[in-house]
Amino acid sequence: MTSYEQVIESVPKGAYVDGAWTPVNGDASFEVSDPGNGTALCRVADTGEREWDAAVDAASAAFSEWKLTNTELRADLLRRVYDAVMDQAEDIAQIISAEAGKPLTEARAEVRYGASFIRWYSELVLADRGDFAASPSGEYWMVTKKEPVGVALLITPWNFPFSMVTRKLAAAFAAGCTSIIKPAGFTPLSSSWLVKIFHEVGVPAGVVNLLPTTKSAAMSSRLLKDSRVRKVSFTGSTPVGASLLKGAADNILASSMELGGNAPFMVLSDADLDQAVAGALVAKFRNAGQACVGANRIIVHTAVFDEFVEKFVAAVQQLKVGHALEDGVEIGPMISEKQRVETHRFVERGVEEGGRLLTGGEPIEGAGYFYQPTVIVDAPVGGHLWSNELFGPIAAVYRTNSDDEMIELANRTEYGLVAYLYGQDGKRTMRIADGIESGMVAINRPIISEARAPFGGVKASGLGREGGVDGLNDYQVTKYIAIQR
Ligand SMILES: NC(=O)c1ccc[n+]([C@@H]2O[C@H](COP(=O)([O-])OP(=O)(O)OC[C@H]3O[C@@H](n4cnc5c(N)ncnc54)[C@H](O)[C@@H]3O)[C@@H](O)[C@H]2O)c1
Ligand SMILES: O=C[C@H](O)CS(=O)(=O)O
Repeated sequence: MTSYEQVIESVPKGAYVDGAWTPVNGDASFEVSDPGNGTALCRVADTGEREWDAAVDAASAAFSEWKLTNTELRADLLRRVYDAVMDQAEDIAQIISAEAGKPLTEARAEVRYGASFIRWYSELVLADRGDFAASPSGEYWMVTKKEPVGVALLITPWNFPFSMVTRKLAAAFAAGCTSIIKPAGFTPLSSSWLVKIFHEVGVPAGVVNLLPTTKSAAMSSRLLKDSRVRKVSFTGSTPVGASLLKGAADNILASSMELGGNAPFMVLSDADLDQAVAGALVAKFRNAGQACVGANRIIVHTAVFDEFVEKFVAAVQQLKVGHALEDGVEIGPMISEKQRVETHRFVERGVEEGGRLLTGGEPIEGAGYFYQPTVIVDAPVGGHLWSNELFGPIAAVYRTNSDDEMIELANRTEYGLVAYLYGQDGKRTMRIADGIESGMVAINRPIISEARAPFGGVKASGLGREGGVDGLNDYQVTKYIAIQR
């Protein structure tokens, strides 16, 4: 057996409820497969109402004690989880590559990134403080303290199947919440391995629960109606996020939404073009373009447009496409045949609307769901490619004539997650950064995600933040106590 088959074999395949793994019954299970070749990896428990209710029972019962634990205990347990994750990083990377198709080098990076949230919150929780002051009148003391919000439902996507879970779970755990994790059906194994580690370091039963299921809508609908659930934290598409917010409203649930993106990647006339091309390759083609922060619209100043496009196309044509575990592979598969068909449909629509294919533009025959890295120019501003989250290896490049027009174009979308800006003049780049409607702006960098920084969007890209101090506060409520002197 190859190493990842051995690792897959040792991943728990059941649900994890109240400190125990459930068995996997044949008829109540679903297949997990490798998108790099379409082969089945294993079958995983497909939970239903009985398990869902048991998980809420367990999380709710555990919360009454867990919320009273001291921050030193939570910090120590998180640090033990972090140390175990780093010790088992290669196994976890193999699992990510197997179930998500992500090239092993990127999967390793995801493990380090995901683990950094566990370490960050193990440190931050010890610094968490309230406030104390005399009232302005001097008649009483004003005390404020942070308390955990309660049982948290954590729903995560397939494209970063490990780090999107740790980004939520570590913060919820540090805050004193208990959690119910619902991973994406394509990629439940990374979460299972993480929960296995939480179990092995001795986290009390009910504090962390895991419910794989193919019945996501039914499950969230049921749990959002349960008054014992007090928080929903969702990472995924904007339409699903919107439907969850509607469900959360009935119970007035604290809600965090990490949703879709439509990032502009802006190249100014004074940009270092080699730096911009290298940045565009990463911002566009990381995870084969299946990233919320993916460069969805590459907007280039007319003064450097031809030179940028020539360099960029040449670099895209060098990208190595293949199975995640193949040496040197930079572009893995789409997560499914459906996703690949949607990707190709975007290319067809772009060309129908006047776009010009400079490279790629076709599915790749053979096993797995591979698509050629593609560059299109002359697609219309405001057209199909411009307006939709492409979520694939399609780079659409647009021309602009001025900085002011670049800001207007960048903001011409209902999304606002991240924006990328390449230019040498600091005053110019900061003026543009100030004008951009997004939660994050990257200047001369293609990746800015960092556990100590608040990650999140505005407009249709979401609510709340993950990482930084904001990420912990999103799992807390503030209590104000007035004490007569
Ligand atoms: N902002 C971020 O941090 C971030 C990060 C990663 C992915 N995303 C976004 O996620 C999307 C891709 O991920 P995806 O395809 O898994 O998204 P998705 O919305 O289809 O699914 C996300 C999760 O929600 C579950 N789900 C699906 N329908 C549901 C429903 N009706 N009720 C409850 N749960 C439901 C899925 O099983 C999965 O676990 C893209 O739009 C991407 O931009 C955003
Ligand atoms: O796509 C989802 C992730 O949030 C991207 S990143 O790993 O945080 O940059």
